[in-house]
Amino acid sequence: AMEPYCNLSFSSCLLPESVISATELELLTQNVVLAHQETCQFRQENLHVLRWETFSTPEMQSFHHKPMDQMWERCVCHVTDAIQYIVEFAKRLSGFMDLNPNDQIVLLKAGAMELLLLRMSRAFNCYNSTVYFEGKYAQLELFHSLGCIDLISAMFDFCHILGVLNLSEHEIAFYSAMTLLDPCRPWLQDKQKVETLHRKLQVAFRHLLRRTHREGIISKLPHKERLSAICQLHLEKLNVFQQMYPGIAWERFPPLYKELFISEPDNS
Ligand SMILES: O=C(C1CCS(=O)(=O)CC1)N1CC[C@](c2ccc(OCc3ccccc3)cc2)(S(=O)(=O)c2ccc(F)cc2)C1
Repeated sequence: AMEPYCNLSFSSCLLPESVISATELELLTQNVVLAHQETCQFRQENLHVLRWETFSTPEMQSFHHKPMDQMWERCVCHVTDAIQYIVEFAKRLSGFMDLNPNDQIVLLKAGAMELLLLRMSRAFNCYNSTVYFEGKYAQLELFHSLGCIDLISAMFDFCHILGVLNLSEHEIAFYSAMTLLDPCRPWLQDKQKVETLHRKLQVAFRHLLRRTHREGIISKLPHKERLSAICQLHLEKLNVFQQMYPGIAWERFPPLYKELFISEPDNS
């Protein structure tokens, strides 16, 4: 009988064996997808059903007239809530907890806000440019009283770019894991270890995209410089806020937010 044309079994396909085995690839994919599913804060379907529930004009006005420090305090609390889920996501990613504690902190400090922006795109309706905020979908205008509309519009633009790609939860999970486990982050002690994890994620992500015929999105994903520019802008605006309201940040902002975004005043 004819030899089978080719051995189509999974394990023989052209995986760079040096990086990851077929079984490890399957396990890694499950780990990434589950870690995201279990820590995504709001389920995509719940955000979806609400996406045409927008704030009325009077509601918008009430947000509009809130004092700047009050609006900042509310957003900072929402950021802190969301980042607690992101920390949980990191802890469930295989390999993250095996990194030395210093590197775990370095990756979270550099990546937490970036992952929040990726997650925020799940809560963005790119047909009417509104984003989920405190129960309904809000236009850009609603955030005017924060006094950093350039930062908020950069966030909206970013969410728009991701929104039109219509990323699946699996794709967001991998994009988040690869953003977090970035071997190029400054101050990493064991860069090699993060590099190996990142490379395995890359192979697994490419495999998922090939299987789902979504390779096209790779070239359309925003470059990491774009993400870090928005995070830089956030730090600048936080600085301006602290100048305008000295003491509020220290007294009213949650410890996790301060730890991640407010550098200790050098007591030199
Ligand atoms: O998206 C989420 C949640 C996590 C992911 S999810 O489960 O899919 C949906 C819910 N967010 C949670 C926190 C949110 C947030 C995101 C970024 C952010 O940037 C830093 C910053 C800090 C202080 C002032 C200005 C900017 C602040 C808050 S938010 O408050 O809802 C908010 C949203 C839009 C906006 F224009 C301003 C604030 C987005």
